[in-house]
Amino acid sequence: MENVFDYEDIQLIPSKCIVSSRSECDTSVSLGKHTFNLPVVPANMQTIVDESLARKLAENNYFYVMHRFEPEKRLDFVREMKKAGLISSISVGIKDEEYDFLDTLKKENMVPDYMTIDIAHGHSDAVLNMLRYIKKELPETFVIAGNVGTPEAVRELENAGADATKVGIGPGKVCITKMKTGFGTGGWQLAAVRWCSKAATKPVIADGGIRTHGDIAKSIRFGASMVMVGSLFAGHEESPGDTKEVDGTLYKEYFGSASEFQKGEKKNVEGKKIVVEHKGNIKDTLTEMEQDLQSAISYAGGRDIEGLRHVDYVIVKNSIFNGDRI
Ligand SMILES: NC(=O)C1=CN([C@@H]2O[C@H](COP(=O)(O)OP(=O)(O)OC[C@H]3O[C@@H](n4cnc5c(N)ncnc54)[C@H](OP(=O)(O)O)[C@@H]3O)[C@@H](O)[C@H]2O)C=CC1
Ligand SMILES: Nc1nc2c(ncn2[C@@H]2O[C@H](COP(=O)(O)O)[C@@H](O)[C@H]2O)c(=O)[nH]1
Repeated sequence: MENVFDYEDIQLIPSKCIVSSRSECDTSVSLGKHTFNLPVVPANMQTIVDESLARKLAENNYFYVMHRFEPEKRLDFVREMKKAGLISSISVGIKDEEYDFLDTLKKENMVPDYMTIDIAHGHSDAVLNMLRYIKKELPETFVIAGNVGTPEAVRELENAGADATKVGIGPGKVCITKMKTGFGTGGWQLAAVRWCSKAATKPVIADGGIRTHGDIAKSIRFGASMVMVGSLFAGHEESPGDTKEVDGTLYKEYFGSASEFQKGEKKNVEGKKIVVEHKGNIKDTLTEMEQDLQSAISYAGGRDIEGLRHVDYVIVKNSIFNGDRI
C-alpha cells in the first residue's frame, strides 16, 4: 500500500464557516437504532470501563461497550440496564463457553442492544462462526466485530452479518503487538482506517492510537463513524483501576487486555501496564471533547459530523507538533 500516514502526519484544511457559534455544531451520531452525543466510545478494557461508569455513560446518552473480563457479571448487567431503560452493550469472546452464554441470554430473554466480538485477530473463522451464531440466535442485537486491519477482513465480517467493524491492530497506547509480532496498523492506523472504510458498507469504528481530540475529527474525515478510545479516558476519577500517590501526585493504572497483568499468566502477552496522571472527572473530558469536536466541525465549514467527511487535508510528515507536546 502506498501513501501511508498516521494521525500526526495530517492537517485538515479549513473551509468557510457557516455557523455563528461553535455551540451550533451538532456532534451527535447514530449507531444502530440509537443516537449518541459523541462519535466516541471508551475502550472495552478493565481499567477504562466498569458497570458503574457504563451506567453513567448510558444515562447521559454516550455509547459504551462493557468489557468481557468478568464474564459471570454480564447477564445481571444486561438485566439491570434493561430494568433501568438504558441501552445494554457488552463484549463477548469466541471460546466454547461464550456459546453457552449466548444461549442463556436468549433463554432469559435478555438480548443486549449491542454486542462486540472482542478478539485480537478478528479476521478468523472463530470470529466468523461466533458472528453467524449471534446473528442466528439473537438477530435483534447490533453486532460490532473486530479487530481487523484490512479491507478483505471488513468485507468478510460484513458478509457474515457484522453491523459494524472495528479497525485497529496494534496502535494502542498499552499495545506491544507491533514489537512482539511485527504485525499491525501501529504507525499507519489512520491510513488503515481509510483503507478499510473504503471497502466498508457499514459503520467502521477506528480503535486505538487516538492521542488528541483532533484525532477524532481526523478519524471521521478518513471514514470512521466512531472512535474507540483507551488512554485518553484512563486515569479519571471514575476509571476503574488502582490509584497511587507518588510524591504528592495521584496516578491511576492503565493496562492492556492482553497484558500479563490482565491474563494472570505470561502467555501470548501483547500488552503492558502503565500509570497515567489522575485527570479529574470524566464529565469534564467528555465536555471538552464535545467542544473541540464542535470547533472542528466549524473549521470544516459544516454544522454536524457529516461536515467533516469531505474536507481537504495535507500530509505533513511527522511535523504537525513542531516540537510541541500536549
Ligand atoms: N486491538 C489490538 O491490537 C489487540 C487487542 N487485544 C485485546 O486483548 C484481549 C485478548 O485478546 P485475544 O488474545 O484475542 O483474546 P483471548 O485471549 O480471549 O483469545 C481468544 C481466542 O482466540 C485465539 N487467538 C487469539 N489470537 C489469535 C491469533 N493471533 N491466532 C489464532 N488464534 C488466536 C485464542 O487462542 P490462543 O490463545 O490459544 O492462541 C483464543 O482461543 C482482547 O480484549 C483484545 O481486544 C490483544 C491484542 C491486540
Ligand atoms: N495490542 C494490544 N492492544 C490492546 C491491548 N489492550 C487493548 N488494546 C487495544 O488498544 C485500544 C485502546 O488504544 P488507545 O491508544 O486509545 O489507548 C483498545 O480499544 C484495544 O483495541 C493489548 O493488551 N494489546
